[in-house]
Amino acid sequence: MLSFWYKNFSHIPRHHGDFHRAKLIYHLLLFVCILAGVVTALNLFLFDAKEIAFIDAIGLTLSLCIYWYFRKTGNVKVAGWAVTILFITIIWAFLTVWSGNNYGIVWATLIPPVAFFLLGRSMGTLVSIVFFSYATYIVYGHVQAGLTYQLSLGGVLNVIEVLIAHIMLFRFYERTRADAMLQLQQNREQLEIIANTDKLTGLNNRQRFDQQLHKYVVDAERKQQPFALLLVDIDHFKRVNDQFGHLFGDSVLQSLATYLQQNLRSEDFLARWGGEEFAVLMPNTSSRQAYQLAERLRELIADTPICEHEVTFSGGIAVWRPGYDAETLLGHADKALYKAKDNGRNRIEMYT
Ligand SMILES: Nc1nc2c(ncn2[C@@H]2O[C@H](COP(=O)(O)OP(=O)(O)OP(=O)(O)O)[C@@H](O)[C@H]2O)c(=O)[nH]1
Repeated sequence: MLSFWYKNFSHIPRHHGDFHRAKLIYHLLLFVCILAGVVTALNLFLFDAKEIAFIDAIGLTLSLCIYWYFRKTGNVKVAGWAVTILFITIIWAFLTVWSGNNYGIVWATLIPPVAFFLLGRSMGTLVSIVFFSYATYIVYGHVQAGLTYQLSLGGVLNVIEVLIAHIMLFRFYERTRADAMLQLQQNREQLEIIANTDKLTGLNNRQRFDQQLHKYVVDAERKQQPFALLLVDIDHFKRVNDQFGHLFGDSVLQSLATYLQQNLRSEDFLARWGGEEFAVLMPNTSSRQAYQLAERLRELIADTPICEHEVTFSGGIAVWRPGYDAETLLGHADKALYKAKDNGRNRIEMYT
């Protein structure tokens, strides 16, 4: 039963600021539905109070409507407001309908935590202050009307003071929570960038490339739209290192990465595959187009001095066909690359 109630809850990731808001919305709606269901039944069958049972049934129906809306849309903002208003209405009913039973004011202390948590700092403050002023006004009305108090007037005033303290404290609490969430989010984004970026060239790294390749394969399978993979390997790079040192080799890798990035189409995905090898994913590209693009790149690099030296590369191309997985495609591109090396380097080969 409970797993059914919380079904479709997983649409918000756990680290997201709205995760626990959504959870509270589900919890509160479950609580209100059970409460409203029980009091409806009691008033109808035990106390024979049909009019009150009718009001309870309206509360139950509203809660279920909010629940279905939230389950369908996942809109935390609208559902948060709806639940807060519903919650306030119930406490307001406690305070007004049973005038004289003024212990209902104790429940009003729950308004600030719920409003701050569901609506944030500004709206939480506004809603709490409006409700608090209204509650004070009701109590004042009770005093004027000379109603008998079950809770002493001193007790009521104490609760109202606690409400004011709650509003101030929850403002700090919500601020702390929002700041911590923001910091966490920024740290996560930074970590994600570090985890997916090659330190030397600033390009996407192998891990990111693998993820992207799998995504391309899934998309291609779904849309039946081919894409091409080009593997680029610098020729005789060991000689560059041996002759000029590794630091110079690093500069060559950085410059080449920049050239490649600048001369690819915006939709192409470039990554450093490892060592002196780069990989390019070309979406929605036929073998002919991929070959032309790779040839243009090869000629450009061969004709442009990189760090004042002539640098050439060899390239292997494979094009996705239905049924290919990532490993198959990589294997094909690698074979084509070996062929380019075997056939004399500074050339592009297609896997056939
Ligand atoms: N400077 C530098 N060198 C690297 C880096 N990663 C790999 N290498 C070097 O790249 C060279 C690769 O050498 P090989 O695999 O023999 O290939 P190659 O000399 O390019 O020869 P072919 O690929 O057959 O044309 C090695 O000397 C590695 O040390 C790096 O991050 N920086």
